[in-house]
Amino acid sequence: MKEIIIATKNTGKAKEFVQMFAPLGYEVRTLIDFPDVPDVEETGSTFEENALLKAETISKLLNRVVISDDSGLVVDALNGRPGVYSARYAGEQKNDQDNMDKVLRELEGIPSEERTARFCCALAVAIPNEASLTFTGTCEGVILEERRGEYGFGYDPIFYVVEEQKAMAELPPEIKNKISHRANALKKLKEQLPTVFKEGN
Ligand SMILES: O=c1nc[nH]c2c1ncn2[C@H]1C[C@H](O)[C@@H](COP(=O)(O)OP(=O)(O)OP(=O)(O)O)O1
Ligand SMILES: [Mg+2]
Repeated sequence: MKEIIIATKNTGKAKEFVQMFAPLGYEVRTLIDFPDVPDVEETGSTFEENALLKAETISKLLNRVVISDDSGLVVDALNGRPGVYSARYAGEQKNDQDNMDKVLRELEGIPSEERTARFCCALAVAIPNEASLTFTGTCEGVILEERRGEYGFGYDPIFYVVEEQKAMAELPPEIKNKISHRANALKKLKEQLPTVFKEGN
């Protein structure tokens, strides 16, 4: 079976990549399988910069094609926060519950029409001795006043997807993996690299 390395230590993302690459006949390996690989510092000011940092660092280290994902939640009423700081919004412990509590607290008293937000995803593909590529995707929504649903990870329980009339965490993976920011970025990647990532290839 073909193998693709995704440079992530996030188990929620890892699961989604396993699900999304399975129809393409790829077995996904993540940094969870390479425990000796060090953390890459996310010093960029955009999702794309951080995705490139992660993919290129790990690709050089392993001398393999590597895909990375840098993603997060952008809330309009918070001037775009948590943005690139999404993972550590409530502190270095990277705790999803604390992060959601912080966003809900900051939005207290703000009416639903002003609670617009989007999930953003940048995927970077680093190829040894070739130029890297990036692909972006978004998913629009509204921040709820309390958590709903058990699926997914991260900020999914407080993110309402208007078209589905459900919180992201109420959508089973087969739906989330069609409409998410990550799915939308991956669609572009597959279009650009048809010979590499094509169903049945
Ligand atoms: O589909 C999603 N549903 C809910 N929340 C999400 C999603 N996608 C990203 N997020 C949130 C989680 C985390 O707070 C941040 C990602 O931060 P980000 O630096 O890209 O990932 P990370 O540090 O957890 O793992 P890694 O860098 O090893 O890939 O955005
Ligand atoms: Mg990270």
